[in-house]
Formats: sequence, structure tokens, C-alpha cells
Amino acid sequence: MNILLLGYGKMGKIIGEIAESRGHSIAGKINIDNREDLDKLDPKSIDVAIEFSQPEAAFENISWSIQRQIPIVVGTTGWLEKKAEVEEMTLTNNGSFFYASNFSIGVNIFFKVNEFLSKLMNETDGYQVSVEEIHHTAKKDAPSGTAITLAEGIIKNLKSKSSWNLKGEQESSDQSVEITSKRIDPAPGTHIIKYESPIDDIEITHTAHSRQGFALGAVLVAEWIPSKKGVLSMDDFLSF
Ligand SMILES: NC(=O)C1=CN([C@@H]2O[C@H](COP(=O)(O)OP(=O)(O)OC[C@H]3O[C@@H](n4cnc5c(N)ncnc54)[C@H](OP(=O)(O)O)[C@@H]3O)[C@@H](O)[C@H]2O)C=CC1
Ligand SMILES: O=C(O)C1=N[C@H](C(=O)O)C[C@H](O)C1
Repeated sequence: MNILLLGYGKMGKIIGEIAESRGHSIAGKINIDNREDLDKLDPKSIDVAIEFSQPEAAFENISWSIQRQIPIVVGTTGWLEKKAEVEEMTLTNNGSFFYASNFSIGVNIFFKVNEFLSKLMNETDGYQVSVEEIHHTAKKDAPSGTAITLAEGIIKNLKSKSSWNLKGEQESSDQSVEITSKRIDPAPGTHIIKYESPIDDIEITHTAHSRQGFALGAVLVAEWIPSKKGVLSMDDFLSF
């Protein structure tokens, strides 16, 4: 496949290496300083675009791809206020759009464990739940996209919770899942769910040791997406 990399930073570089090691070619490596190179590309020669840039850039990159009928796999976080608009654009243009807050298979198993645990917690009211995420200091958004997905998984399953808040930025309430964001180098991404009670605590943690798992997941989805249409997610890609 011929893959366009929209965003060629920490993630884009690893994705490019994995893609080439799996026999794919790279149509372009686009950063903020060479965006004009997009105009030199023949959209018909591109099989798929992989977008890992930054929150302010994601919407423009996604729109560019959808309007040219290029399937797009998006990992950038922190732009979700525009997601409904992107979904509408995808359907209007008969395009293919895939977003995941986290492409690691391990994290997607962790998402399922989180949902199962929060369902079980309806059996008792003795525990207070919270989410913590730890990332490197270059991360631009907080809370992480993964922490938001985890909080949404809790809200969907735990009847006592209906919203989330970022500690230190937004007010908390009894109905809210509090998220704490910490920035410590070189953490590639750690997520912790805690249920605390006066008697005991239950804690589950996912710790990424590198960016390899995120990047491989994105390439695997890119290999899968060209024959698919519509608004797609990890639930469409994974069989669990
Ligand atoms: N879903 C997932 O599994 C994962 C998601 N992420 C997310 O992916 C995103 C990127 O992460 P990471 O690679 O670590 O970040 P980096 O800051 O290392 O890389 C981002 C790159 O995007 C480039 N960029 C900025 N503006 C544009 C633009 N308009 N068009 C194209 N490229 C642009 C930057 O270029 P320049 O340097 O010139 O400014 C930079 O090279 C983040 O939002 C992060 O949260 C990260 C890991 C996993
Ligand atoms: O910015 C990062 O690095 C990461 N971002 C994603 C997120 O916001 O959840 C995924 C991963 O945790 C790494």
C-alpha cells in the first residue's frame, strides 16, 4: 500500500518504520513546515492516510483526506469537539474515517476490563472511582484521549456516574468521574483506574513501555481500512 503520513513527529516516524518493514511505501511525510507538498501529490495514488499530528491540525488534515476519497486513520487526540462534523462529512462524501484514542491492543483489552469492572461496581456503593493518566511533558492535550475513553466506559456502565472532570481545571461532583493528569518524562502512557473505600482499594493499570504498540495498531488498521466505508472504530476492527 501507499501510505500518506499526516504528522511526522514521534508517532509518525515509528509508524513509517513499521509500515516500510511490512512492505508498504510512504507517499509523503507531512509536517507543519511542508504542508504545501500535499498539493504535489496525486490523491489517486494514495491508499490510506495515517494522521498523528496535533489537536489544532487534525480537523484540516482529516477534511483534506475525506474530500479526496482517501481513507483516513486518526490517532491525534484533543480535537473531539469537531468529531460530529467529521462524521457528517464522512457520510456525505461516502468516505472512510477511523478514530481511536489508543491503537494499542493491550489498551483495548484494558478498555473492556474497565467496562466489566465498572458494571460489577453497581453491586456496591462503597467505592469512589477515579482515573489517573501519566504522559511525557511534550503532550499538548489533557486529559489524554485514552483517559476520556476510560471515563466514558465507566459512565456507560456505572449508574452513579454521568460525567467526568479534569482535576484542577473543572469542578468535581458526586456524579463525576475525576481524571488526574500528570506530565512526567519519559512516560509513553500510563492509565490507572482506582476504586477506593475505607476498607480496601481495587486498582487496574495499563503501562505502555514504548510507542511501538500504538504505532503497530495504527498500521494494522491502515491495512484493514481500504475496503471499508463510513465511521469506523476499534469495535469494528477487533473481534473482542
Ligand atoms: N491514538 C493513539 O494510539 C495515540 C495517539 N497519540 C496522539 O498523536 C498525536 C501526535 O503525537 P506525537 O507524534 O507524539 O506528537 P509530536 O509532537 O511528536 O508530532 C506531531 C507532529 O505533527 C506535526 N504537525 C503539526 N501541525 C501539523 C499540520 N498542520 N499538518 C501535519 N503535521 C503537523 C508536527 O510538526 P512540527 O514538528 O513541524 O510542528 C509534529 O511533527 C498527539 O495528539 C497524541 O496525543 C500519540 C500516541 C498514541
Ligand atoms: O500523546 C501521547 O503520547 C499519547 N496520546 C494518546 C492519548 O491521549 O490517550 C495515547 C497514548 O496514551 C499516548
